Amino acid sequence: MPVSDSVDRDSGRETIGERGDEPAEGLPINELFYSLQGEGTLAGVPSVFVRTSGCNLRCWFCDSYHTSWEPTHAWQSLEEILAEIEAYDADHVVLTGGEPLLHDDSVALLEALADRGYHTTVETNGTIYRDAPIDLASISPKLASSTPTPERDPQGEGEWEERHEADRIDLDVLARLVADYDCQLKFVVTDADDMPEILELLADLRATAESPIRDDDVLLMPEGATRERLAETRSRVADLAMEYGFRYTPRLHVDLWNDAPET
Ligand SMILES: C[S@@+](CC[C@H](N)C(=O)[O-])C[C@H]1O[C@@H](n2cnc3c(N)ncnc32)[C@H](O)[C@@H]1O
Ligand SMILES: Nc1nc2[nH]cc(C(=O)O)c2c(=O)[nH]1
Ligand code: SF4
Ligand SMILES: [Mg+2]
Repeated sequence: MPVSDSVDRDSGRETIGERGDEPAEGLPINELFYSLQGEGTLAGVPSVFVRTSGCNLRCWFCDSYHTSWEPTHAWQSLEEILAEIEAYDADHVVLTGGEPLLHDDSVALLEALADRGYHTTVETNGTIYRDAPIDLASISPKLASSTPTPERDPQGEGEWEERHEADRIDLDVLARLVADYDCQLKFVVTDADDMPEILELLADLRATAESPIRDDDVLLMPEGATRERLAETRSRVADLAMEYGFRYTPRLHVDLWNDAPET
């Protein structure tokens, strides 16, 4: 099992929406744990995960409900976060969320990690640009199939549908991220209906971005927060990866630990 630190993040929990109600320093931390990178080109690499709380989108399928739909966290200073990271014997750190690039101090954390020689991956929805020392920008642009329509809203009756739909793709931000960082584009796929939108987005991005995007940098990841759901989606998505010549990425952590927290 992955191991976690001993900070009690349940005491003094509060909820936040997003940008605007943050203390001057530190980050809202939902969880911090040691595990194997479960997704993408670095799958299998032992890594410390720092999960910030708060997101500007609301994917209906979000596997981190308590950072988006119902954000919870403990505020921690950068010193506290760094001390917890350094307590693990790892040289890879994954900054994720929620949407980690919402927070100003994600940049300061990444700078401190770079100073200490860590390899950093940032998991981001690709709607916010930040200038930071990021070794791998793991960008997961959100497709129309992620939108919380009234039928798919896990919480209400589609109150977030319009905003999610309006904000989920920002081509200029994506182009800047792709130009400035080593990146992977990791699409959550349910079935073949997702493919035309991926191809269209890639064509637009290749026309806009200043650096090339290889098919090798494009990953199809099966939608599923549980083993049960992945059993329904993964072989379909594997077939699509072969058909279109993109990479397939597993969700190793779901295979290993299902939907347990801190994994
Ligand atoms: C929780 S998100 C946090 C980072 C950022 N907000 C984003 O969406 O990229 C981390 C990764 O999990 C993926 N993800 C979330 N829910 C998922 C699900 N039900 N099935 C497959 N992937 C999922 C996201 O697309 C993203 O690649
Ligand atoms: N093991 C593991 N690997 C992951 N890769 C990306 C994750 C994320 O939530 O961003 C994640 C996660 O939550 N767990
Ligand atoms: S963008 Fe990421 S954190 Fe936000 S709701 Fe979607 S999957 Fe969850
Ligand atoms: Mg996850």
